Amino acid sequence: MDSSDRQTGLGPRRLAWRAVNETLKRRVPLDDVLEELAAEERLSSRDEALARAIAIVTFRRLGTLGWALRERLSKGTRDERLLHLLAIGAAQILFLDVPDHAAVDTAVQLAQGDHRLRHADGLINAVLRRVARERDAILAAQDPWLDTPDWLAKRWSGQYGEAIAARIAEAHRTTASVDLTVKGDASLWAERVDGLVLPTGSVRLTERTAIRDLPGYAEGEWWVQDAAAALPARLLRPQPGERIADFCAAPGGKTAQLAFAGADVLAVDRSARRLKRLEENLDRLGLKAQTLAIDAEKLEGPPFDGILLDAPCSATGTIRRHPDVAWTKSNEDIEKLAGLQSRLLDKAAQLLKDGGRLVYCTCSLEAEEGEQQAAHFLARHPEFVRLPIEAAEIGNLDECVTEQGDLRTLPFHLISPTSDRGGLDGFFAARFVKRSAG
Ligand SMILES: C[S@@+](CC[C@H](N)C(=O)[O-])C[C@H]1O[C@@H](n2cnc3c(N)ncnc32)[C@H](O)[C@@H]1O
Repeated sequence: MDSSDRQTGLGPRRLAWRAVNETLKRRVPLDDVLEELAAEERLSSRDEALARAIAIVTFRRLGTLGWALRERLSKGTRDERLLHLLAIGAAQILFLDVPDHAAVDTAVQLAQGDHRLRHADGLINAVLRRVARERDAILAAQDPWLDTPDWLAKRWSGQYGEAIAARIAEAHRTTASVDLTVKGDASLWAERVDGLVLPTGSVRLTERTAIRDLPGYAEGEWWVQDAAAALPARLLRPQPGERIADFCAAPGGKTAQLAFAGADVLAVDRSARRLKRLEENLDRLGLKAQTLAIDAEKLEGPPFDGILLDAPCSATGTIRRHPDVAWTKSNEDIEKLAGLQSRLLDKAAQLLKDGGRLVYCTCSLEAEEGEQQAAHFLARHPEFVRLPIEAAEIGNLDECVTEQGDLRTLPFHLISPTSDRGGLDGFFAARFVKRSAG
């Protein structure tokens, strides 16, 4: 980035634009693309944070932005890069605390610096100025379903019914809170970090702050983990000295819980790069686990007392945190992932001692990756029975326990008209026990 970029605020907008283009073209996670492109753009951490905020809100409100722009583009356009440049501009005007002129001018300058879009600078200027003028009308007319792509709207309406699906869609329009899993007394830490203790025992931050500056970070007294993501490891009821395998472990939030409970943990992950992050995280926390970079399907060895299988999934339960998921995943991904999940479940069944416990979980809202997976597992493995989850184990959140005794959290849980405690990631978890032979 040169000094004129720094003055005009062009750098963060260029990074946001490139990140949106690349994420949609390659259908890969926005976080990965941002990490890759940020290394090229060499921005200050403040500018990088602005780029990230612009890209995230663009994905969170992509449907609304597309609708608002289509209405104001008299001739329409099929040029994806032009549409994305308009989208990041409109996202700043409609949803971020950015002066309108900064959003408009930077979009126009980015077009002028791009030989394929140079001709469109006048159009961009006119459309974005119109968006700014008509902001109130756009915000008043927006439809909550617009930001949910059709493939997900159909799935959730079919699976949960229209009313719940609408609440899921609505919850996805808000930013997720930051939750901490603490080693010590939750009330004490809530006071220290100015947060609140959730019924499940996690501490929720009430202000957006730099995580590393909070008390207890350097000392490894807590780690960031969504309150729903903190439940599966607890449901495994790890005991000191037990041999427990964490099958898909990185970056290690659940491994840390198992290790902190005193279990002898083997953390397995296919990705050596992600496993390295797990090791760094455990180091900060002063916790220990054995690590193994291998495809868990190929794992062999003596059986375990317990296995946690936090399987790779579509991650549709994390759309509040990663809104790009809604626009980059598809029905085909879910089908493919469901196959991998059932193979990993079969491997876990094989590597568990008689009497051993298995918790299967995914951060997905899709039945194929959750409820159906559990039912098919029990049908394939008559040597297993379900050990139903009790509401008392999860802070008496009755609405999060299914009739079958599985965990099903939804993004609007913990949000009510009287107490908005800010939602949960969408998680599914089922707990099984392997019957003793004979
Ligand atoms: C949902 S994330 C796990 C999150 C982690 N349990 C936590 O709490 O921090 C899924 C992980 O599964 C890993 N993975 C995917 N396929 C795998 C396989 N066949 N064997 C082992 N790990 C796998 C991915 O590399 C990824 O790190």
